Amino acid sequence: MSDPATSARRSAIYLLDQVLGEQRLLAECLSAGALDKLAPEDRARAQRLAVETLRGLERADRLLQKHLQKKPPLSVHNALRVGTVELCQGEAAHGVVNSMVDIVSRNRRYGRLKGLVNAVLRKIAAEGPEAWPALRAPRLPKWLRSPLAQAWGNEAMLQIELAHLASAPLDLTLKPGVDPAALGGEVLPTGSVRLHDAKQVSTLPGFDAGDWWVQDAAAALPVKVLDPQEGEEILDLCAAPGGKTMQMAAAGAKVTALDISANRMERVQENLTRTGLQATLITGDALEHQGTYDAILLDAPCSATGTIRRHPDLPHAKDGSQFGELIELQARMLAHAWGLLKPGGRLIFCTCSLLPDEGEVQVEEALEMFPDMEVDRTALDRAGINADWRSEEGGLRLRPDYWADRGGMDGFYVACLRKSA
Ligand SMILES: C[S@@+](CC[C@H](N)C(=O)[O-])C[C@H]1O[C@@H](n2cnc3c(N)ncnc32)[C@H](O)[C@@H]1O
Repeated sequence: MSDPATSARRSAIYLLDQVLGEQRLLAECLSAGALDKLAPEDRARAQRLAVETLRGLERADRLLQKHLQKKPPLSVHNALRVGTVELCQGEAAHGVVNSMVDIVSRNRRYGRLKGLVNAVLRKIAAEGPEAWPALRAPRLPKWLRSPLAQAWGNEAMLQIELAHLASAPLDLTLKPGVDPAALGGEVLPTGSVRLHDAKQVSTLPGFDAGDWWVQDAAAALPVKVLDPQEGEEILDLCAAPGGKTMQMAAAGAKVTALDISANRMERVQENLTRTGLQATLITGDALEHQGTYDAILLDAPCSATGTIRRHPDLPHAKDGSQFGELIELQARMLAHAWGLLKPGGRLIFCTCSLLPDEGEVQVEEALEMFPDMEVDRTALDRAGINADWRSEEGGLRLRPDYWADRGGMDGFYVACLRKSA
């Protein structure tokens, strides 16, 4: 039997093996039960170690490089990487080194490398913590860095990478009338409440009462731009896990929330139950749904490249090869949704992507295709929305390097499209 810290480290190494060796996302590994055998606090620790290591991977590799004559097998390399990140973040050397030596020595194939792990981590313990802060912010892989640098420029790219290195705070959306003071966080200019050192979400005040839900400040903006009104019939076409459904229901709109994933729809139901809000739920394909609505929110499936600061596994597990299909699906969804909108109605198109092909370009192309579509620029006149965030075609471009001094925000694109009356 290992001590809990060693078990958490072993699981973190397993998660890294999966992301870096099998190109699986952490969320997939977790929902497949990768950490189910651990106690809740060890599970949280393993997850945190894996996330922190992926965030600092390039830095860890730079430090390790000079002590390794050749690349060790992946799981030994990952043990060294986790150990390096822990040591450089101030964890006591003897605990980290002994634990990693123990883990590698029990490995049937690579147990003989325990001496190497011991020697290398001791060197890292001696020099790493001082060297770490001076290392450059890890760069995104080329397949993603090139299109983003082309879209936003080299300086912005460096700022985005700095934002990815910093961890994301916890943002909450409060139900109307809930006093933010009880949470003790910072009320952001757009109304979200930000907590910088939150521990377990379910222990925060107001969780059981359903006073709020977790939602990044940028992710809360599409519904603020939509500005749902009491009694309006609104379709949420890609709804799960339901953050935006809850915002619209809390404003008094009659929301139909649809998503293709039955599992994810269960999360929507749980969220509505906890918050005491109501919506009509449908599990189905957005492309087949029929009806007419006053307003539609299309939060389309996308590359999720705006969420890398929360999901640093993404650039390592993906290679961009699936993005073309997603871009095509977004265009088809937007065209289908347009047909469900009443004359005079408004449609919010949004994605948590940093790629213009999943935002600005989609809207430009839709404007060419639909003569009865125009961008409603006045919809962006909402509290806290900075004038610099507006894009040329009339949408809102949000990036992780915005609000840098406050802790950033997820990358997002939002546009309000209005149909002629
Ligand atoms: C970005 S997420 C939505 C997040 C959600 N709007 C929120 O705020 O919590 C995209 C969703 O699209 C769903 N999806 C993907 N393809 C779909 C389709 N053809 N029809 C309906 N939903 C789809 C996915 O299951 C996923 O839940």
